[in-house]
Amino acid sequence: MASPKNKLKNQKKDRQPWPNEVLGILLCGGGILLLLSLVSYSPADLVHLPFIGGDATPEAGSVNWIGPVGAFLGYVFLITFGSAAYLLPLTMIWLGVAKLAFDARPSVRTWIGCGVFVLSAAALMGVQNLMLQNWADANGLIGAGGYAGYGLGTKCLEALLNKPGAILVLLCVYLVSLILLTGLHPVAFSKAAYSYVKNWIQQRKERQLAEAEKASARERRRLERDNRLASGPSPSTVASDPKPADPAPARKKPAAKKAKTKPEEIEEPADPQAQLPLKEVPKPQIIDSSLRRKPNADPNAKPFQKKREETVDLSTDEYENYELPGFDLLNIPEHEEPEKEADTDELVAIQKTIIDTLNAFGVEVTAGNITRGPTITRYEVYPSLGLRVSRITQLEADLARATKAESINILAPVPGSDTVGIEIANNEKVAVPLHELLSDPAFASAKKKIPLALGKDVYGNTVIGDLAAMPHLLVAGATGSGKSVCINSIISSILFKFSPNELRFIMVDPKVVEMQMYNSLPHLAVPVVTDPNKVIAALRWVVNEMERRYRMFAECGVRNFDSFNSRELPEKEEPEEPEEVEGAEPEAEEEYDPEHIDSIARALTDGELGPPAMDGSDDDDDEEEEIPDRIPYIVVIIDELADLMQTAPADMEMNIARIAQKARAAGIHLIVATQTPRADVVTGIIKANIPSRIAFQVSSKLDSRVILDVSGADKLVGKGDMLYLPPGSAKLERAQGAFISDEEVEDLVKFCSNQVEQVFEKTVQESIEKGGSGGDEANDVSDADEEIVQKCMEVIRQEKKASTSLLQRRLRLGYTRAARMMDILEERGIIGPGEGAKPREILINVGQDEP
Ligand SMILES: Nc1ncnc2c1ncn2[C@@H]1O[C@H](COP(=O)(O)OP(=O)(O)OP(=O)(O)O)[C@@H](O)[C@H]1O
Repeated sequence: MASPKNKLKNQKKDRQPWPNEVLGILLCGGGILLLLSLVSYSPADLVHLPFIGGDATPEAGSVNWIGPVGAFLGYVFLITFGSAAYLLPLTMIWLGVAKLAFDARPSVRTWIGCGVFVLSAAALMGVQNLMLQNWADANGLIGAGGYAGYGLGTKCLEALLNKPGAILVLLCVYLVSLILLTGLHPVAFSKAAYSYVKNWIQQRKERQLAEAEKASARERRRLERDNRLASGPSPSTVASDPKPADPAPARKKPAAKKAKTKPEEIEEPADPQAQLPLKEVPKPQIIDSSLRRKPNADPNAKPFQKKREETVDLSTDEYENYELPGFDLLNIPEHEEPEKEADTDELVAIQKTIIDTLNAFGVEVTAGNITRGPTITRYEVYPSLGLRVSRITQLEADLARATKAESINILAPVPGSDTVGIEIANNEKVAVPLHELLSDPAFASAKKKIPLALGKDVYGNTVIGDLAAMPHLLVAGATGSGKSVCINSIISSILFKFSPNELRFIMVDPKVVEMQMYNSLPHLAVPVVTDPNKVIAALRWVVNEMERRYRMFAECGVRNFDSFNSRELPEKEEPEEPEEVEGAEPEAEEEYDPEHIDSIARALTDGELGPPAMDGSDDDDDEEEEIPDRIPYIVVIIDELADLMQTAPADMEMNIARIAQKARAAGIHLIVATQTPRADVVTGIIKANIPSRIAFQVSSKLDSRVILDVSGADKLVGKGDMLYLPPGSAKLERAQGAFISDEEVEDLVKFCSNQVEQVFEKTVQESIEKGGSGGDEANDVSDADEEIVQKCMEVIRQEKKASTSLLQRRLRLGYTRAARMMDILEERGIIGPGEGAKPREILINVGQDEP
């Protein structure tokens, strides 16, 4: 139970303070009343005042404006404070106005300042004898400061400090009390007042000047017009102004007449500078970029025409009659229903809601452009001067509530602009068909070596990537967010440009179902790899191929894939056509550095950059390698990295990193997809080596950070809404991914596969079969490796422990080679299986020889 003391306290707390307005009105009213009483005070009224023993005859009228009460108040305050009594009503009015106008709540200090202000003024007036002495005598006062001034000033301070000392002290006290009362600092106040006056004078001068200029411009134009009218239209005016070109001279006259009769009305807008607002904000526009572009007029057209025949080494077939696919394979409706245009009223209403909501939270913004994209609409706003954009970001949840948005994202600011963008998901989303992107000139541009049709951004611009520039791509997003459609669009984009002798795929699909439709594609170097155990072998083959290509580059004295394919071929019996490849970029400016290429080739062979050749086809140095005329691009597509990372994380990571680091120049590119963007799947090493990323909708900020290093993908709306991080850029592009249906993909694959037989690469298949069997790798150890195995055993004997890092250190091996030695030793039963970071158990007697 609450004690009586607490109750009292609570009651006190519950008591509402007087509203500020009430106190303000009382203070102002009281102050004015007192001021009027003092101003109209006359000692003659005293004889009629009953309070002080006067004769209160009703017929005796009071001089005081506030009547007998006013006369009495005037008498009391004047006799007490003398002339300082006038400060009392002025102070009350000041405090009242402060309460009413600024909702001020004076502190104790202010009230003390108020008292000291009046008393010190009274004392000052009491001490001095230069002013108001006659006035005091006429009003029957003891002095100009009343009794307070006489007591405090004359009797106390003057007696102690003499007149000058007392005046000095009182002046100081007076000024201090003025600061306490008004909160204004005299020095600052004087400075502010000075600068205000100076500005005012300056502005006045400028206004006058502008007026004068305006008047003279008006006069000049009037004269010009008069001259023109007098001499008829000059040829130059006719040329520059379309209106005078009007051949009807009869219509010119009334216009001229009008101009003469009301010159000001017509001339006003002629001087736009005079009407400029303080901060110019462009007129808001509504842009609807969600509308589809018209399909290509000719359905038989092709994004790319066939290049000249080339011989390549990865296939035995010449693909002479191979035709590139055309638009007819894509489902382009002949008569599309007219699309619904954006409801501008609705868009403007949403923008108004946004601005009103922000204003309600004290965030002043002005309306900017509205851009409706395929999936989202971006409402731009201009923050007022001095507003921190982070204040808008903080109100994200409130904006989402106010606009009832399914998903909201705030770009503060919109990159490259001075606006803040509020992106809200559209109720109706518009798909971006792949054919629309393929018919864009950016897709067919020769600048893009491996163009990928990715999507369309909010402004309706196509987003076309170049895999050759990327050079590797990570695609991640939650299940159902649009990854498979994106991969299908990417593969289809490639199929529209490349024949099987120009580009080969290695497809890895541990989920088995995702890439089955590509199984008959002639571009496949091997059938789609679905067994996770075989994937490592496939990747090792890619590494070996890369190594082989670098050796060939070194031998031919070229720098990279493009210069190899466009090099002068050694003379053959039949005269060759000119060497240029249509659409290929000239690489003349790239300088060949033989040492660099040699060093990469050497490092690859030595295993410093990864595992050495596994399949017999590549490790025989003495065997003379046949150098092909041309080599194809190799695109490795891994759908669902997570499954593979579970099987052999270290090997996967190492092989992906190795390919990613060095494969670009060899024309080998990686596309890795995952629906599990966890840090243990998309590891730091993988991310560091795959700079281009596409993120679809994910469930958390954390997932978004794993993919893009920033949040944002968690706010996407799914079904192809994506964030694209282009190569060499830190700027994310939001886009709606291209859409291609499964039927379209099937038609495309059928078109390609009907033309030519599939020819798989034997070497890849062999390598995969070997790797997949997981069998006796140890038996395949080359002589050179066997020598290292022996050295490793020697080290293990000496150190009496076995670990990869020990072998790396003692024998100066690369990580992968040391790890492979450990695998061989484990398979031979020399060491036990790995247990995390612990050294392996040694299963043989280290004092003895190998069993
Ligand atoms: N670019 C797009 N435009 C329009 N709709 C799309 C787009 N991408 C995906 N969708 C829609 O989303 C559905 C799911 O897409 P998709 O199969 O690509 O998802 P996913 O991320 O691959 O899922 P999972 O990992 O489960 O295979 C599609 O069936 C399609 O209806």
